[in-house]
Amino acid sequence: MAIPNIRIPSRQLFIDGEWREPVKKNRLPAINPATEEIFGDIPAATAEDVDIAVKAARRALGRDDWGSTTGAQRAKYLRAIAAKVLERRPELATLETIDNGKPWFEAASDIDDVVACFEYYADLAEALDSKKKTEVKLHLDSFKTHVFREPLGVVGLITPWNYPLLMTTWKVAPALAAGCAAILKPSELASITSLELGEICREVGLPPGALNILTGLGHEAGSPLVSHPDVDKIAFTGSGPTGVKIMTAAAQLVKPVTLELGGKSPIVVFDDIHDLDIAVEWTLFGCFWTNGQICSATSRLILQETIAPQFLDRLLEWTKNIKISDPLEEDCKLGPLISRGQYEKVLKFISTAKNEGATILYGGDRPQHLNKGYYIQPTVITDVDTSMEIWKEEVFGPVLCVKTFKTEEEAIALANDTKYGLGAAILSKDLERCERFTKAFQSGIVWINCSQPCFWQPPWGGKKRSGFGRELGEWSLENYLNIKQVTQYVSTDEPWAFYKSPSKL
Ligand SMILES: NC(=O)C1=CN([C@@H]2O[C@H](COP(=O)(O)OP(=O)(O)OC[C@H]3O[C@@H](n4cnc5c(N)ncnc54)[C@H](O)[C@@H]3O)[C@@H](O)[C@H]2O)C=CC1
Ligand SMILES: NCCCC(=O)O
Ligand code: NA
Repeated sequence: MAIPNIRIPSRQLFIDGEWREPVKKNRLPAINPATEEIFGDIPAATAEDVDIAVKAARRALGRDDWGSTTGAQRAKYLRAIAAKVLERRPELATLETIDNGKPWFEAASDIDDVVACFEYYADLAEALDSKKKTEVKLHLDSFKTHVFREPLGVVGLITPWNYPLLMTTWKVAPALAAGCAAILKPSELASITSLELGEICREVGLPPGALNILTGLGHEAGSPLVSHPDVDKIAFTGSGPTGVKIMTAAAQLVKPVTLELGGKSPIVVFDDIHDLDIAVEWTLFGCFWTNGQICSATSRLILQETIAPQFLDRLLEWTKNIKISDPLEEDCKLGPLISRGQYEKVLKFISTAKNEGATILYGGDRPQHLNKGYYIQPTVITDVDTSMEIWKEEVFGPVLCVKTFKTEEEAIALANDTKYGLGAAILSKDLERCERFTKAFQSGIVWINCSQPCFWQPPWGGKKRSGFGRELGEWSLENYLNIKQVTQYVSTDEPWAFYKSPSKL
C-alpha cells in the first residue's frame, strides 16, 4: 500500500464541540523524531482551559442530547467515529508515524485497533441498556432493591505517546459508551492524531461537551485536570513517577483513579521450545516492536542455560537483520525513539549497564547509517546481575537484558524479581509447566508461547507498581460506571415500628 503524502492539520483545543484558542494563546512544537524537525504545532492548555472544558462536560451531562441518551444512541456515535477513523486510516497512520516515529505499518495496524475498539464499545454500549437496572433478590418481601449502572460523571483521561490514538481510544471509547462526559489530555510528545479525533467527533455530530480534548504539558494541563473538584475520576497511562503524583493529588479529593504504569516484564525461555527461530522471533518482538517503547515489553530474557549459546547466536543473527530506517520507509521494523530526552535516557541506561559490569553483546549505540533522528540500535545486554539498574528499571527503548537459569524455581524467582507486575511470557512445549508459571507469575497478563499480542476483548492492566484497574473488554466499561443501589419499601401500609407511635401513647 502506498504511503500517502498529507497535509499537517493545525488545530485549537476541542471544547464544547468546537475549536477554541487556549486562553493564554500558547502553542507547543510538534517534532518528528525521525528528522528532529518541527513539522507543526499544538495548542497548550492551562488551568483556565481545563475549567472551561470541565464546565462544558458537566453541561453535556445535564442536557438531554448526551445526559439522557440510551446506550443504543451512544453506540451510533461510536460507530460513526469508527467509520470516519477507517475512512482516514492511511492519513492518520502517516500523521502518527511522523509524530511518534513508529513504523508506518505498525501505526496503520494501531488505527485498525482504534476502529475495532470503537466498534466493540458500541456493542457494549448497546448491551448496557438491558443491564442498566437489575434486581437484587432480598430475604424480605417488604423491600425491593434494584441496582442501577449509571455514568460516573465527568472523567479526565490522561494518555501517553507510545500508542497515541490507540491509548486515547482505550479510554475515550468506554467512557463515551458508559455515558460519561470526558476531558482527554494526550501526551504533548504526540498529540496530533488525538486532535484529529476532535475533528471526527465534530463531523459525526457528537453532542457538544461529551468529549473535550486539551493538549498541553503535564504540569500545566494534566495536573489541573487531576485537581479539579468537578472531575469525578482520572484514568491514566504513563510513567510511575507521574502515576504517583496523580494518585497523590487525586487522594486529596478522594477521587478514584486507574493507573497503568509500565513494567519490566520477563520472558522465560526453556530448552524445550517448539522451534528455535519461532522462539527467537517472539523474544525480539516482545522487546523491540513499537521501537521498544511499550509498557508491557518483555525486556528481561530469562534463558535456560542449556540452550543459551545456541539461542543467543540465533538471536543476534535475527537482530542484525532488523531494518532500522525512517519509519515511513516500507519494511521499516525499528524507527526512532520519541524524543531527544528519551534517546538520551536510553543511552544513559546502556552506559550505566556497561559501567556496572554488564556486556553489550549487540547494539548499544546510534546506527551508523542514520546521522539524524533519535535512533538507537536494537541492543542485547548479557552478564547482567540482579542488582544492576538495567535489570530493575524500565528502559522504554529497544534494550533486552539477558540472564540464564538452571532450574524452574530459579526461573520463577528471577521472573518475579521486579517491583513491576504488568506482563510475563513463557516459551515451552510443556503445557503443564506453562500452567505452573501462569500461576506463579506476579502479573496482570501472561503470554504462553508468544509475547505482546493484545486484543480489545480481554482485560489489560497490572499489579504491584505497574498500577491497578483494568482497561479493555467489559472491565473498562466498569471504570466509567457508578453502581447505584435503590431500595424501595413496598409494604407501605405497614408501619416500620422502630419508634413508639405518639398516637398509641
Ligand atoms: N506505561 C506506559 O505506557 C508509558 C510509560 N512511559 C514511561 O514514562 C517515561 C517518561 O515519559 P513521559 O512522556 O514523560 O511520561 P509521563 O508519565 O510524564 O506522561 C504521560 C502523560 O501524563 C501527563 N502528565 C505528566 N505530568 C503530569 C502531572 N503532574 N499531572 C497530570 N498529568 C501529567 C503527560 O503530559 C502525558 O500526557 C518513559 O521513559 C517511560 O519509561 C511513558 C509513556 C507510556
Ligand atoms: N499493545 C498496546 C500496548 C499499550 C501500552 O503500552 O499500554
Ligand atoms: Na512528536
